[in-house]
Amino acid sequence: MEQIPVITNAKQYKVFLGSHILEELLPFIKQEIDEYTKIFILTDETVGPLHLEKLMQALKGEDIVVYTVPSGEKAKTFDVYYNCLTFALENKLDRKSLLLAFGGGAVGDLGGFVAATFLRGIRFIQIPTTILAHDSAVGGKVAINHPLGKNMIGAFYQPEAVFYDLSFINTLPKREVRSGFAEVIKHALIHDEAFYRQLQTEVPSFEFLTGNTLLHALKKGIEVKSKIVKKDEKELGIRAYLNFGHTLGHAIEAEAGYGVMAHGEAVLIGMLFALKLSKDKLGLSFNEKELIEWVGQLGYETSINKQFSPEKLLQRMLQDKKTIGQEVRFVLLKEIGKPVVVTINHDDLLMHLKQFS
Ligand SMILES: NC(=O)c1ccc[n+]([C@@H]2O[C@H](COP(=O)([O-])OP(=O)(O)OC[C@H]3O[C@@H](n4cnc5c(N)ncnc54)[C@H](O)[C@@H]3O)[C@@H](O)[C@H]2O)c1
Ligand SMILES: O=C(O)C(=O)C[C@@H](O)[C@H](O)[C@H](O)COP(=O)(O)O
Ligand SMILES: [Zn+2]
Repeated sequence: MEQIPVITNAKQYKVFLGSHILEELLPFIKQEIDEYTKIFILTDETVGPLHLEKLMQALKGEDIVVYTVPSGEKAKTFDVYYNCLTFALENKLDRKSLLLAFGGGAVGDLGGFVAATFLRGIRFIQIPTTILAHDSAVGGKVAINHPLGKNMIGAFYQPEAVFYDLSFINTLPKREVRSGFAEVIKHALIHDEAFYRQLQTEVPSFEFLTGNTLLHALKKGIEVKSKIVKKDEKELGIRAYLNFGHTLGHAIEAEAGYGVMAHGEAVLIGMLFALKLSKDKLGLSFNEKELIEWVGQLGYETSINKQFSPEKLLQRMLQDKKTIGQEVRFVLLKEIGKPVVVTINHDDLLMHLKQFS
């Protein structure tokens, strides 16, 4: 079992990562969670039927209530958030209750936001079940979507721990593997070329993303994230680097309708666009053809679908959380592993968006 520390001003906790992690959950809760009462498991309509029994077995003897939300982005709505709170109130959860967010990033983001706001905050543990959640379960960004923008309503609220049992990944559909791997590529590109090269060599197709290759890729991704979050928990500065690819990625997700494109698929297109901007604006020297060929083989889309109008994407980007005033700010790379935040003017951006479609 790997243990990766996450150190923030608000809390210090560990990511327990490996293949028999669930066995460690109840001993951890009993030892580390002071005077807890009920356990509130939040899961979704896909993960519940597949894996809830295993989690319940691991928590045998505990006082548990379970609430199941729709799968995917449909969970990150005001209505579902409200229903979670109603369920928590009706079940007489109290300040000592412990929430377990059991699922992918959508359940983690929603569950974390419920935990952050119910009774002004109860403790929670992330139990991620997707590859993407190596990112979402760590670092304390929790949120729901607004029709006008992704993750617009949320908080920074750290979990007590992350229990990342990789046996859950076995049931993940290929599309979700692809989506999650995009965030691993992101962590590599913003951190170091060696990590990026290693991924490229070790994962020519997703059949290779298993066992130790998967474990080490996720571990390294979590370490990259943890290092940045330690320095800047609330995104006052360098945490924005974790947003590489997201300025356009979130705009595409919102424009397509949440859940139509998987988060990582949209972010991957956003990263390719940011790399193109990095070459034009900062003289980044990088063979992007090689990257496009690799990710194309992995089944990613590599340009903006013509259904999305550049003007509408620009409007969406004006809602991005990095936008200040009317200035759209992108995370670009001076070199692989050397991110910077750069303002791009609207006309320039429109021209590049048109070229990239
Ligand atoms: N908080 C953060 O720092 C952060 C970071 C990255 C992404 N995110 C958010 O995370 C979300 C995407 O994460 P995700 O892709 O994990 O989300 P998800 O929860 O939508 O999961 C994707 C799909 O896979 C299913 N699924 C989950 N685990 C499964 C398993 N083991 N077997 C079979 N199916 C399974 C889900 O039911 C869902 O249909 C987005 O909303 C994104 O904005 C947040
Ligand atoms: O943890 C972060 O910081 C990130 O930016 C990680 C992203 O992968 C993630 O999608 C995050 O939710 C985006 O944050 P947002 O503030 O742009 O909504
Ligand atoms: Zn992301």
